[in-house]
Amino acid sequence: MGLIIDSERLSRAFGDHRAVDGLALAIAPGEIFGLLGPNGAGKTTTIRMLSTLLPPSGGTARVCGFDVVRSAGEVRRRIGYVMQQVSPMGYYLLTGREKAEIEAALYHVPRRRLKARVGEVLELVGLSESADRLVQEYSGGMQKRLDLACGLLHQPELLILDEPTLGLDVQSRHHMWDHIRSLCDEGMTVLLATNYMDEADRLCDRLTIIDHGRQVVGGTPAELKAALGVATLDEVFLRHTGHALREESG
Ligand SMILES: Nc1ncnc2c1ncn2[C@@H]1O[C@H](COP(=O)(O)OP(=O)(O)OP(=O)(O)O)[C@@H](O)[C@H]1O
Repeated sequence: MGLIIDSERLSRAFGDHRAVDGLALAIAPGEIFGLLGPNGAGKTTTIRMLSTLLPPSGGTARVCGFDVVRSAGEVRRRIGYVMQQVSPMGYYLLTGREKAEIEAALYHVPRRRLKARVGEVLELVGLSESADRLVQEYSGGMQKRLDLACGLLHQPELLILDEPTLGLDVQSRHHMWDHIRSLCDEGMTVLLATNYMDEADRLCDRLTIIDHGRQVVGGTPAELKAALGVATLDEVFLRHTGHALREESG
């Protein structure tokens, strides 16, 4: 089977600023692949290009076998994108189930399958019992799980997660990790952008660290730690993004 994400020299400039500069990604089916980098490194810009929301200004990317520019519709049908920010305010007046039903219609889940599919994804993320409560009564962790469920409605081949545990407490983060891991056990591919190194260490099969839009290093968490002889991905990250040097010299 081919690669799920395959990019060459993928780039995006905003004016003179190169937000993403020559990214080469090769992500295989069933992998959890981490995109790591300091604030402003280019993670969200990369994700927006891969999910067809932003055209690249250079290079190419194929997602699920389709070019993100020439075959954007084919790509969109095959991916789920769970964005960083919490759900828009309007949704708070709906129940979790109602929100998922609206999203299912937007994702073109067939009408006759819609209610059953909504039930399935809510079950998958452990929200069946809270499905008929208002979203505004959900905790932050429940809202993130509802967002995850909505990203799964159309059974995507690739799930793109931007900071899926931002702002969650330890217990909710562990729950979310379990859900993500179980999706991959069933063959889904996940692209995960995160600022949490412990999250990347636990979840990612492989990862790449980007800084100023460029890849600085890539590999499995174990390889990256072993190469530097350090115990944590935090140390790997700080060394490769140069922040440790600045701290030492300052
Ligand atoms: N629409 C835009 N117009 C101009 N500059 C932009 C635009 N979007 C992003 N940028 C710039 O591109 C760079 C990369 O931003 P991006 O949001 O991709 O970073 P990030 O790695 O996702 O950061 P964070 O961890 O803070 O979410 C930043 O310098 C940002 O200011």
